[in-house]
Amino acid sequence: MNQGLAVRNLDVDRGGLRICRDVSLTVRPGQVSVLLGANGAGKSSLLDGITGVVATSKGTIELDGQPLHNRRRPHRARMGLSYVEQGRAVFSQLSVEENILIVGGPQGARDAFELFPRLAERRSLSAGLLSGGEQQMLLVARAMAMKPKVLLLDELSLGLAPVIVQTLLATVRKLADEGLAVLLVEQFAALALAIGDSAYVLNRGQIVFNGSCEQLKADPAVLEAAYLSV
Ligand SMILES: Nc1ncnc2c1ncn2[C@@H]1O[C@H](COP(=O)(O)OP(=O)(O)OP(=O)(O)O)[C@@H](O)[C@H]1O
Repeated sequence: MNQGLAVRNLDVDRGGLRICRDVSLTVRPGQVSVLLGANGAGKSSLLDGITGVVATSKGTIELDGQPLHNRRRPHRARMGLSYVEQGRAVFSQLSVEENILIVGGPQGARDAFELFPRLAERRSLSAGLLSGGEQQMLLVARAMAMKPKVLLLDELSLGLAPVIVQTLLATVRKLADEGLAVLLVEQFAALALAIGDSAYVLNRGQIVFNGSCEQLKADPAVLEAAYLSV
């Protein structure tokens, strides 16, 4: 059975600086784990460390009980980690359909269009002509075409209207309900907590809250403290 992602005591260094310190978190199949924190708290760096964009020297990362921390990024991806990086772009010259076909083949395209009917309607359009929200849908569809066990999403909402974000997050929830483990970094904290199960708050590279989304919603002081203290 898919045991999801387990990160233990992970440090992430960048440019000689320790950005994340002693981070432990779990992301279970069927659940959305929400990672919140102020700008510069280290959220993207943590996802980069987990997925192998940045090498880590201390701590462990396990997917489905298998150690990943000594593996390079492509291996982690093949093992089932799919990452939609912040600000990642679609292949704008290719059609929507081609964007998915090159990753997931015909089955990937069928699955993607079922997940996002809006993309099906625009399948022949150059991906660069999609709206911001549609481009994010395409990035999620491409990530899902890898058939991941764990999906890591970094600020899908960047530059999008809340109503579009809500639609995207509803799909993220649906994917988790179908068994996917999701780690969601999101600036719209209330929207993320509304669809999430567990929550982590990162402050200056350290986890300062680990509990359920319900608990965090009931105790907004935790979030306010983290957002104010940078
Ligand atoms: N390539 C890099 N080299 C050196 N320092 C970096 C690098 N990337 C990020 N940092 C630093 O790491 C810290 C954390 O940045 P990071 O982008 O991980 O935070 P974040 O929580 O994702 O912020 P945001 O919400 O603004 O995206 C910042 O102080 C940033 O300047």
